[in-house]
Amino acid sequence: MAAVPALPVSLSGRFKGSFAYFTIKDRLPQILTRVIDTLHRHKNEFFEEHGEVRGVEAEKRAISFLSKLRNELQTDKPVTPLEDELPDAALWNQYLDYQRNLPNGNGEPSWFQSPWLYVECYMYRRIHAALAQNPPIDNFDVFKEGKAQNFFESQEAVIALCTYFQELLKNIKDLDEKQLQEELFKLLQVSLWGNKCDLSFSAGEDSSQKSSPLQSLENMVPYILVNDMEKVWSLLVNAKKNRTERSNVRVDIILDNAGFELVSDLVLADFLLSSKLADEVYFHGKSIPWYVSDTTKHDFNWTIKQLGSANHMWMSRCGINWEGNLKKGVWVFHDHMFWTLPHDFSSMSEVASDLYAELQKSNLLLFKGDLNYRKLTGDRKWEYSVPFHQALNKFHPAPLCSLRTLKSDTQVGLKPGQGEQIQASESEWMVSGKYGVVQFDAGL
Ligand SMILES: O=P(O)(O)OC[C@H]1O[C@](O)(CO)[C@@H](O)[C@@H]1O
Ligand SMILES: [Mn+2]
Repeated sequence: MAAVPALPVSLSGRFKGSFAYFTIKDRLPQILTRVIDTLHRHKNEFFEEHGEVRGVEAEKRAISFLSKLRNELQTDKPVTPLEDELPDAALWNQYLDYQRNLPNGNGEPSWFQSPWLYVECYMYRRIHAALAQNPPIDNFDVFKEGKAQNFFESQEAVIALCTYFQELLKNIKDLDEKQLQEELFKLLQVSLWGNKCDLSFSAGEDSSQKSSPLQSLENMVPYILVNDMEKVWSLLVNAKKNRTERSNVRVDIILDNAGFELVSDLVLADFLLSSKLADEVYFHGKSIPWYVSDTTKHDFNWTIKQLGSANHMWMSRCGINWEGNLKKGVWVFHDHMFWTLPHDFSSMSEVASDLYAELQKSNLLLFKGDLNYRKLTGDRKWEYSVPFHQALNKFHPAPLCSLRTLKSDTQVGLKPGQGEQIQASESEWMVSGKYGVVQFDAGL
C-alpha cells in the first residue's frame, strides 16, 4: 500500500511575522474592542428595554467577560474549556482535549501557539458566550449593525445587480446554451468578487461594494488564479440532461458574508433555478454570529425582506420572488452547529454525520469565501502546487467548488511556479483579497 503523505503543519501565531501572527496580535484584539464599544453604545437601549438591574447589569457582565477574553488573548494564556451550557460546548471541550493531546502539539493550547483556525474560531465562540450567558441581552447580535451598514452602503451595486438580473430574466427562455454559459460565468464571478467585501477582514471597517459589480469583470479575469468555471458548467449541464422526474438537480451554497456578497449569492441561486440548471437550492448559514459578517438565519431573512420592501422596482422584484422561492420550498435555508465549530471539513463525516449525509444529496456544493477555503484545506502550510483533491483530505460528500478571494496565506492547486512567480513581485498576494479562485473538485 502506498504510504499516506503526512499533513503539513497548521498555520499558527507561533510563526512570527506570518499573517496568522499579525491577525492574532492586532486584528483580533481590534475586533474585540469594537465588540465592547458596540455594547457600550447600546447601553441606553438595554436600559430602556430591560431596566437598570437586568439590562445594564447584563451589559456590564458581558463587557467584563470580553475584556478578560482580550487580555487572555494578548498575553497568550492557555485556551480554557467553555463553561457555558450551550449545545455545542461539549464538542468544543473535546476539541480542546484533542489539541492538548496532538503528538506534534506545542504544549498546552494557547492563543499564539495553537493552530490559528482553532483559536480564531474559539474567539468568536467566546464572544457568543459573553452574550448568550447574559439574559436578557442573550439574543443581541453584536455584529448586526455592521452587516446592515454593509448592505445599505452597497445599495448602488445591489441596484445594478438586481436590474441587470431582472432584464436577463425577461429573455432567459430564449438564450441558447452558449449564452446561458456566459451568464452563469458572469454571475459566478460576481459572487466570487462579492467575497471581497467581508468585515472581519477589515476589522469591521467599511468594506462595502461601491461600484457596479458587473462592469469590471473582464479586467479581473487575470486575477482568478484557478478558474474551473467550465467544469461547473459541464457538471450542471450534464446533471440537467440526466435529470429524471424523481431526481431533482440540487445545488447547495455554503454561505459566507451578509451584505453585498449575500445578494450576489442569491442572484446566482435565482439564476440557477430560472435557467433550469437546478431545481432546488439549499443555503447553509451560521447558527451564531460569526467572523463579524457571516450570514445567520436572521440576516438571510432580513436581507430578503429589505429587498422586497425596497423603493426600487427591480430590487423589490428580486426580494418578492425570493420570498416566493422560500415559500414554495425550492429554496431552503439550513443552519448547522458544525459550521461554527473549530473543526476543518475533513472531520465532518465523523463530527456531524447528519450534515455530511445531507450534503451527499447535492449535485454541487458551492463553498463561499476564505474561511470555508481554510476549512476545506485544513488551514495548513501546503505547497502551492499540491492538488486541491489531496488538500481536501477525504472530504468528498459531493462535487464541490470553492469561490474564494485570497485573504489568508494558504493556497493549493496552482500550476508549478505560479505561486512563486506572483510572490516575487507582490508579497501581499495571498492576503490582499485582490486574487481569487473558482476551484472545483469532482469528488471520489
Ligand atoms: O469572510 P471570509 O471570506 O471567510 O474571510 C474571513 C476572513 O477572516 C480571516 O479569518 C481573518 O481573520 C481571514 O481568513 C479572512 O480574511
Ligand atoms: Mn466571512
